[in-house]
Amino acid sequence: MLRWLTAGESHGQALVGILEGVPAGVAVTTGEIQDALARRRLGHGRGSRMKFERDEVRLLGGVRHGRTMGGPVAVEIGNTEWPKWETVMSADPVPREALLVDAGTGDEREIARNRALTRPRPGHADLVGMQKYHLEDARPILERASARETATRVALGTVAAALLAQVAGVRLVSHVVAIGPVAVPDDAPLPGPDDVGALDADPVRCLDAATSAAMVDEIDQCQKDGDTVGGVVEVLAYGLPPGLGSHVSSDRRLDARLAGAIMGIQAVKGVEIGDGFRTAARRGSAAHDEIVPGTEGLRRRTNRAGGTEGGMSNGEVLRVRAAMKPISTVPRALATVDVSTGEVAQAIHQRSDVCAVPPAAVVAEAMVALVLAQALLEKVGGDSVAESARNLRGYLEAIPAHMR
Ligand SMILES: Cc1cc2nc3c(=O)[nH]c(=O)nc-3n(C[C@H](O)[C@H](O)[C@H](O)COP(=O)(O)O)c2cc1C
Ligand SMILES: C=C(O[C@@H]1CC(C(=O)O)=C[C@@H](OP(=O)(O)O)[C@H]1O)C(=O)O
Repeated sequence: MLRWLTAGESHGQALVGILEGVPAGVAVTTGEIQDALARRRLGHGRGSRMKFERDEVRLLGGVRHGRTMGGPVAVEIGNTEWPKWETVMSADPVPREALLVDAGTGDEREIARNRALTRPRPGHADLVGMQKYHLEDARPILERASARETATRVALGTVAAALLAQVAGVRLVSHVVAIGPVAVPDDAPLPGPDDVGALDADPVRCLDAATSAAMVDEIDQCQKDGDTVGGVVEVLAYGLPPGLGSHVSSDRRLDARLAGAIMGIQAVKGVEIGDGFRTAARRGSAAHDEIVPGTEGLRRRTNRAGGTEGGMSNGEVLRVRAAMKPISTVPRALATVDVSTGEVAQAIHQRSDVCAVPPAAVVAEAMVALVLAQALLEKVGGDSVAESARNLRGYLEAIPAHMR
């Protein structure tokens, strides 16, 4: 079974990720992972941290000469800002004096870094995390709640996407369909695999030029107002074989697994498969995808279901959307309580993203890659890319011709 785990803190020395269950022979390089991480840092509305911090990728295990070897793939993403955080985030005990509010440097930023964070942000994990873990300082909570961790998922997702492409020819695309109230028109064409370069080049990962410009304006206006904004992203998977996931048990349903993985992204508050919530407003006659015979076999007139039926991929393009709430570190800081004094206060705000919807699309793409790669390997097994690909062909050929 393909499984993954990440560790590390936002301002820690490094993030690490492990992907276990990858067959041998998947072609992947450090450079490809680095490129994927660079895509996650893009996007109009990102905060100052994205400009000065760099992801330093090292493949620590599982890959040799550009191919996986069958063992766990281990990735490290070093944080170039570590020297500034070495004391605050030290794994080993540090002398008490080093943690005093003024560590002796007289540097204002150093002083702020060392101070206990006691003004929890509404909408972030701060307060409930302090309650749950019995902490007087929100630092340990925000360090792990932070979406910095999604860099690791994108790194592991790069390996999963390579596996999907090399075993089954599956291609993934992610884009932004709404920023706040500005949305791509309903009849806009879906971006395809050939549009990935253009999406990466757009400041908000949106192919529709007029909508992209309006989205950029919306983010700029929010920034001027000292506010933040959310939006909706969509991930598309082209070339999926039918039959990944299963109707037989709830935890094997592909749609349920995708929803769980996407909801696990920081700040995602809604997931939609296919037309999702819009389908609920339709009559059955206008909600489903009629099956028609064609020269190339059975086809669908439409793809409202978004590529799954009965918890299984049905061979159509997979469409998954995620709704992201606005960033909770609002510059025009929200009301809170300083838990060290009980006094009314303004929530912590030093810096933050105004809008992180474009990078969230890249993260969602990684999560979809991981879930699909896991479901593909469950279906076809195999310890090497060649064996998995052969098993996939065997499975597809065993579907009777009149059922394809
Ligand atoms: C790519 C990305 C970047 C984010 N950047 C920020 C940020 O700069 N400031 C912030 O307060 N929250 C940011 N968030 C959201 C928080 O991590 C998230 O709201 C927090 O962990 C609480 O989790 P919840 O919103 O799922 O309840 C970001 C999320 C993503 C996916
Ligand atoms: C570092 C990343 O995102 C961070 C996610 C994040 C949060 O609260 O989720 C808060 C911000 O960090 P800070 O509070 O230090 O400014 C973002 O920059 C990243 O995506 O690589």
